[in-house]
Amino acid sequence: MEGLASFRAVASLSSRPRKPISASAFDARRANSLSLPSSSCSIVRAQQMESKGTPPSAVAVEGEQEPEKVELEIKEWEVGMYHNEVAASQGIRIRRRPPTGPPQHYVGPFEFRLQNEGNTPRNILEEIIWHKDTQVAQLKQRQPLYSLKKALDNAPPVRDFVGALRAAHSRTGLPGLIAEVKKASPSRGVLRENFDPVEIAQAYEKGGAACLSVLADEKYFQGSYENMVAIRNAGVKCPLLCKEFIIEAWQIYYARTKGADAILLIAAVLPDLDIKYMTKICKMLGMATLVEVHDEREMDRVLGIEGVEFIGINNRNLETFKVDTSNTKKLLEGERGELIRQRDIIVVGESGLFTPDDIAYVQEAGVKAVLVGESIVKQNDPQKGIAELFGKDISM
Ligand SMILES: O=P(O)(O)OC[C@@H](O)[C@@H](O)c1c[nH]c2ccccc12
Repeated sequence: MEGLASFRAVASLSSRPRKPISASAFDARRANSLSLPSSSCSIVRAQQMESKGTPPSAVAVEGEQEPEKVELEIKEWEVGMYHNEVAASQGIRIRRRPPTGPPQHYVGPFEFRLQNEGNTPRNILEEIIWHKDTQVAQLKQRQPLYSLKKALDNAPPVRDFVGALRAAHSRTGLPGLIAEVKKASPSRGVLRENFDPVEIAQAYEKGGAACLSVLADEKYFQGSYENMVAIRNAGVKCPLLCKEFIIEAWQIYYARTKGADAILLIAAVLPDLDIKYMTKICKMLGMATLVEVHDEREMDRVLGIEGVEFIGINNRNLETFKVDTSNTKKLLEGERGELIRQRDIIVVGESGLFTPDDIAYVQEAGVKAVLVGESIVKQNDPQKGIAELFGKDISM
């Protein structure tokens, strides 16, 4: 409960008005963000109550004894806390941004905020997620869900991402390649100075990539949605994964309007229920959902979520940046690997793959696809980079 205490301290120091929101506003907000009927919120609440005692405010919601008077004072910080508590009960360490945000450097006497555990991101992934929260809130204001849904009609048709990987795997006998159009990353800095996304995408396609992953995050990866649009408009046929930090369903619709065929969901960030419903939304839109895990606990969670058919094992810990390819092997051993084979789930080995030996190692571990950025994007000729990575030309 330390976090709660610190949020309170921050709230009282901030000059931002602390508007109480009603129960129905709370429901509408959750429902809008997940694109679900508001009844789904009761599942969230049930989970919350299970994981910790019933918060006083929730009793009134659940009981609904005084419908007219259920003007609940769920303050902004409580909404944030709920998410974080559900997440923490599932072993997720990444917290959602508190309403006061990270500490400000100099903002005058009335906005002075204390730096404390509650309002300072604990690692780079948490920082990215907090930034994304603010960014999505702004984008959503400009283009609310209803107008995005209209824009879907004009989106380019969806292409079969997983089908393309399976086809490449059976054609070459090697893992299907998802080649990443990535200019920079927080851990490696700028990977390629003269970065022409379309040129790189075309070289990847010529080199035999089955699919492409296009970084959309601007601040930390120097990517953009425009890159994805430009790549599609240039006639590249490979299906596209929108590489973005997705925390709300709104982003999935947005990615689709920009021509994405698949999206990434990070289990280290999203609770099970979010993964489940976002996967459903993707299915409804015809898109593939790559669910990324990086340890046993996340893998077990994800294997327990209905509808998950496509899993990525990240060899890079996004909180510490440590890369270890043996992670892929570890997570595919024993019963987990057995279950994955039985369900015919396609597993992608992600990050830190540089040589034909690396590819052979993760293939031996059981992956049917790989996601590679750095080692090929850094090459003068990314097409040749692919042949070097696999130890042979995989384009034929
Ligand atoms: O450049 P690498 O080490 O080949 O890694 C590619 C890809 O796996 C990595 O970019 C990645 C995997 N999961 C992510 C989630 C967000 C941002 C980036 C990533």
